Amino acid sequence: MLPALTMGDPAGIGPELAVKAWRARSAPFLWIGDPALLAGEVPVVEIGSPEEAAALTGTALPVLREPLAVAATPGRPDPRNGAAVIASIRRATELALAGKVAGLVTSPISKHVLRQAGFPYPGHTEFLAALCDAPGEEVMMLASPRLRVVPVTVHVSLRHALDLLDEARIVTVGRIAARALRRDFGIAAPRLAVAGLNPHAGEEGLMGDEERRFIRPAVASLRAEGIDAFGPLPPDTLFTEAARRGYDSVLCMYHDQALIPLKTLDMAEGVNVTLGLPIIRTSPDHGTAFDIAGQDRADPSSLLAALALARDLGEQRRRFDAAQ
Ligand SMILES: NC(=O)c1ccc[n+]([C@@H]2O[C@H](COP(=O)([O-])OP(=O)(O)OC[C@H]3O[C@@H](n4cnc5c(N)ncnc54)[C@H](O)[C@@H]3O)[C@@H](O)[C@H]2O)c1
Ligand SMILES: N[C@H](C(=O)O)[C@H](O)COP(=O)(O)O
Repeated sequence: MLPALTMGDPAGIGPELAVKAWRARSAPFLWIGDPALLAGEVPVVEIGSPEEAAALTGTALPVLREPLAVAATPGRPDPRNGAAVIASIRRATELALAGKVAGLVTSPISKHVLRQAGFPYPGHTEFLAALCDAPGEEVMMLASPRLRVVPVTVHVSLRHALDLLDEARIVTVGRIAARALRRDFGIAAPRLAVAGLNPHAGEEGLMGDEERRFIRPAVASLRAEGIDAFGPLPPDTLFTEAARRGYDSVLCMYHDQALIPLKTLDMAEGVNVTLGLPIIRTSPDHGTAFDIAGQDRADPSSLLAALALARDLGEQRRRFDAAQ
């Protein structure tokens, strides 16, 4: 079974990367989108169902058609195409839930363009949770060769993130992350470093009391469940090479605390993974890159890593579940 790659924003670098990924032939996939976006770039065969895909992948890219409302112009996103972009994600998710594709790999979307099209979710992560009927169970991880990070709060303003943080949320995210590290990444006893929120992790309350009030208690609760969590640790030294040897993943308190170190270290090979869902979902770590769309400048490394990781996570999950 193949994974499904979604179209993403047709004015971004998604279509160019799909072409480059198919040419690389390192991890086969079927694509859900408007075939006009790929015309002349790769041999395409339109299929009616994923079952028809397996026989084709060596010779042509199998495509499930999801037509755009208007022709796409690279670098000029058009909210009128939002419905097709959303339909591509919905269809890939439904196929994954039905066991007809091995998982989904999403191409980048523009959150504000989709918002103009009436999309009520801040990103894929929250939309997928709704489609899987698992709201609140979705957890974002960014994984790369050198680091795995899990933000406890995600697509909210920094001010709002502070309001959302509490012991229960940290414990829930830590529990889901630890389980996914065991089940999907094959790490038998994952070590979970927990970042502090404040400078020097609060310096014993001198620079903030969130560590004392709820981060330390959350670490204790996770440990009581048998999870090897430790912290809160000062965030500024948590991502050094030496520190990274001491954990399998970091639980971070907000989006940029997690994503800045990962994208700085490993932008080209970073992969966004949604944990906590019944399906496998990965994505490249970059966005739509409208500034370079249509110029043949997009680097496919992160998408290739996302396709390979979707395959590996699926295989590991099947092995884990079979052994239970
Ligand atoms: N998975 C997703 O759907 C996803 C992920 C991240 C950002 N986004 C969205 O993408 C939009 C643009 O975000 P942004 O500008 O902050 O980040 P971006 O990743 O799109 O671009 C940042 C910079 O990196 C460059 N870049 C990105 N990917 C590249 C690649 N594969 N090869 C070469 N250069 C590349 C871009 O040209 C740009 O200069 C936003 O709407 C954001 O929300 C979506
Ligand atoms: N926070 C992600 C990143 O910056 O890489 C990105 O916005 C993607 O989010 P979704 O997977 O929820 O679309």
